[in-house]
Amino acid sequence: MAAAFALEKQVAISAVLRACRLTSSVFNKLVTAETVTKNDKSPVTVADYAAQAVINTLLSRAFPQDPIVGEEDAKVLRAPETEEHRGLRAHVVALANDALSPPPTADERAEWGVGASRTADELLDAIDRGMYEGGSTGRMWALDPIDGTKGFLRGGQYAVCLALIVDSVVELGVMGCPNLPVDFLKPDGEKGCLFVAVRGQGAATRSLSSPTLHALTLPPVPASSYQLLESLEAAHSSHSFSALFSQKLGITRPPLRMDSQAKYCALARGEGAIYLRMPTGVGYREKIWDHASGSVLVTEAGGVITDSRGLPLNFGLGRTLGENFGIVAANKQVHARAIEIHLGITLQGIEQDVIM
Ligand SMILES: Nc1ncnc2c1ncn2[C@@H]1O[C@H](COP(=O)(O)OS(=O)(=O)O)[C@@H](OP(=O)(O)O)[C@H]1O
Ligand SMILES: [Mg+2]
Ligand SMILES: [Mg+2]
Ligand SMILES: [Mg+2]
Repeated sequence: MAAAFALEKQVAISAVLRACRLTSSVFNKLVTAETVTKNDKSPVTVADYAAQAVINTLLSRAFPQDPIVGEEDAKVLRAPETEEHRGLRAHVVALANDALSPPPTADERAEWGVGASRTADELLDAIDRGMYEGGSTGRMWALDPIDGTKGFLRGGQYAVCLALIVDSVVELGVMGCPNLPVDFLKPDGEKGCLFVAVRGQGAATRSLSSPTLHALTLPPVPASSYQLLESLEAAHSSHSFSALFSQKLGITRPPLRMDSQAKYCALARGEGAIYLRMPTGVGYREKIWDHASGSVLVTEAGGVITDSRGLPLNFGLGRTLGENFGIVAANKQVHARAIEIHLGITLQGIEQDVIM
């Protein structure tokens, strides 16, 4: 009997690999007109739109009943073209078709929509399949076509992140990190990694260039080597809170800062020992697509993930994690200590002073 979610895993890997090829090919050729600033001032590029079109095309054809919670929508692409973004829609369509058209590999099937081009309307509709509002029951996919768009734009870390959530539980996570070194001890060596986790079946990784997956288990990290993984963007995670937290945990090494869910991948491989994300103020709600695939990866690699108060992440409340406040991911022992320290800082009442 096939393992649970075997087909979903195969489709998700194919979709993420095709999207990773697309994003890598775009990076070197990107020009200003191909980056849009969203209402919340965050950037989105032709590569984000095209990657969402590609992944949603595969999902919609392989699993037509499944709704998708995707970060992007096609509103800007459907609007009349402005001088500022001339050719944006055509470029998204061309990129998506470049990624979809190569014939199916031995692991793919033509029924998933690979090996053929789509019309512009079909691709915009595919992007808009991501507008599902989420919820606590049934199956849904969570997609971040490029997590860490700022990282992508600066040539740093970013991740193509796809997860399957069933009845609020993340069952499958697939992440592609085109700029992550295959061997973290050789930062200048080959780059490009894939991470796959299925709940109850473990976590695994491979380079983007090789088909063989290797099991991944969070290695024990000696206390003297603890290092904090945190966002590069100070606006996304409080660096001053992390500094205080590190001091209380006796961490002397400087934090390892990187964009995107590549932080979860790094953690699962034993880089750093704790991923800490403390909100920089009140009001921002974490999005499910920013944590779904990373959370199942860390759990399946033997780690623990909760919000900063030790509460489980709730993927069943809609497009956001609702009242969850911050993120702490680490191995069991370090995680318990990290929550204690967080509580200690909160009880002392200095939290508000340092997170701003
Ligand atoms: N204010 C605030 N607080 C917390 N998080 C925020 C905030 N604003 C945005 N975001 C989300 O951060 C996502 C990227 O997270 P990172 O930790 O990788 O930050 S950074 O981009 O590396 O700098 C980023 O994901 P992408 O938009 O996919 O890049 C956003 O969803
Ligand atoms: Mg974004
Ligand atoms: Mg994101
Ligand atoms: Mg994104």
